[in-house]
Amino acid sequence: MSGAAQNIIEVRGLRTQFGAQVVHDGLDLDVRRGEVLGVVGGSGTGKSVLLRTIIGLNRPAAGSVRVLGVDMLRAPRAERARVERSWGVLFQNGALFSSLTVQQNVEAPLREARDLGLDDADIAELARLRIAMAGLAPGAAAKMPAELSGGMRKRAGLARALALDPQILFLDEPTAGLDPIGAAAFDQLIGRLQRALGLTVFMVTHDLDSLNAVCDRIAVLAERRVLAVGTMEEMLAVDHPWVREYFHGPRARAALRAG
Ligand SMILES: Nc1ncnc2c1ncn2[C@@H]1O[C@H](COP(=O)(O)OP(=O)(O)OP(=O)(O)O)[C@@H](O)[C@H]1O
Repeated sequence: MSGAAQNIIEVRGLRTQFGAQVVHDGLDLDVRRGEVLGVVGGSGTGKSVLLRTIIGLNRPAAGSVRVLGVDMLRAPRAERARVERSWGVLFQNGALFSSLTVQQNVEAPLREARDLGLDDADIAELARLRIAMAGLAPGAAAKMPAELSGGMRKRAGLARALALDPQILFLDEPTAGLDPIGAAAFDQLIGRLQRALGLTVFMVTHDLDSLNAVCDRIAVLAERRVLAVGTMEEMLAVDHPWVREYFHGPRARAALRAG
């Protein structure tokens, strides 16, 4: 396979700015098909903005974003829509519709995809399957988001992200706000789903345990670009103050011992 075919996402020369604030400048990143890529960096380095830019929620000032070989900033609307169908997104707070049950939340993308020609029974059945895949008990389907714990809300958001059987899963801080046991269980779930479904996962995280448990490679954002990318072992050898502090600090040592 050529490099381009292996890369399910290719970001080149990305420049993102808000007014005078330049968040990314000359940022390049490849995400390989079938990998779990963890994106780390100090607060405000533009990890969430990078995710939002790749999925088309933020328009960059310059550069290109290719997903599944399609130039997402320049391709015709219909082609972009086809690619958008191939990913699912779990936002940090789960981003569930608060007035809908979990079942209805998971059904929403299936209903929107009218061209799939699914009837109500198919939609309900598929949603039930996704809810189970996300590790929720069947009883959770009838609950409102406000009735769920933080961990259950994440799982409901994950079930919705999986609704259309995506190739790529985008996760923004999936374990933020979970207790360590809940976070470890969520990491394991992501790992199991990734293997079972052959997903490519792009995960913004601060969580060293997650990086250690599920990520194949890690990309470090610093100085407005991807400063380093590689395995955990490779990150340990990077000679940059932030990278050294992050991967060799006391929290990192504890996480690595546990891994
Ligand atoms: N819509 C927006 N308008 C203006 N500025 C924005 C917007 N979105 C993000 N920013 C700014 O861009 C910078 C990067 O934000 P981003 O949320 O990507 O950081 P992050 O690396 O994910 O940080 P954290 O780890 O704290 O979540 C921040 O300074 C933020 O204030």
